[in-house]
Amino acid sequence: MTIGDDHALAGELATAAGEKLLALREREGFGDPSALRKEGDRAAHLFLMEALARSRPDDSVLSEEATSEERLDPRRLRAERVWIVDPLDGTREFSEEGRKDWAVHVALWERGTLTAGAVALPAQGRTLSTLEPPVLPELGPEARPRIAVSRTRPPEFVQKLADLVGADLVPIGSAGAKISAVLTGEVEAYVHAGGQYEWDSAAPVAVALACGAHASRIDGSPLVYNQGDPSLPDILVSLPGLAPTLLAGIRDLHR
Ligand SMILES: Nc1ncnc2c1ncn2[C@@H]1O[C@H](COP(=O)(O)O)[C@@H](OP(=O)(O)O)[C@H]1O
Ligand SMILES: [Mg+2]
Repeated sequence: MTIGDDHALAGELATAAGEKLLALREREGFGDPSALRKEGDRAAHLFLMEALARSRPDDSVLSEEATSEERLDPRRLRAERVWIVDPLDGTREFSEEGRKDWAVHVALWERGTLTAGAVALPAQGRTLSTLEPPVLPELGPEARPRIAVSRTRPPEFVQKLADLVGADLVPIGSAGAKISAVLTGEVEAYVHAGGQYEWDSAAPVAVALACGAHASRIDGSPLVYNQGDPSLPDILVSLPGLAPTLLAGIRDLHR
């Protein structure tokens, strides 16, 4: 089958990789979490690389699981179309029985902009994509905002931010699962700092921007993708109405 539309392709590939990961979990069980993580990363990466080579042979790919030589390939920096993929985001949660906060990310960057993307949440039975971006929930005027943070590496200042703006913290694994939680109304924001890479956020940010959500660095500047150094250490995604309050709070705390 040839999928001509990039939005549809992103969704199909993320969903199909996710099904492979679900089957792997089923087959291997959780007795050896480290082996399960390793095999999950490897199998999903190989599947996506082969599928993209077949469907879009002229495009470049930046994957978390690529070798450093592949990542440093200068052709990627000259390319007009680059797929930025995280074959398994929330690898730790993938290897923990019962957890549903892990994802497959497939994004397309074209000439400076994220133009398509999909986040499969296989254990939640859904894929969010730019083909049919979810309708953002309304921000209730009285409710306390909920801010999603890393389960294992929450930035230190986020508890202070929550105290400052009257919010509650919700630990969730996987950047893709956290940003999806903003788009589907489980939380109102996601804040991260202290380290991350382009593949951790490209696909969920593509979907978030297509929905009209706010997505930026924590100083409010744009998230920039397909750089030589793929480090993108901090991020804020939120319902648009909450972004000014959170950005002002972060600015005050960093003064
Ligand atoms: N301080 C840090 N340095 C590097 N990567 C980080 C990081 N904090 C989070 N990440 C990455 O961001 C993703 C989401 O993390 P978390 O679940 O803690 O929020 C994970 O991707 P992977 O699971 O693809 O490795 C994780 O490795
Ligand atoms: Mg990741």
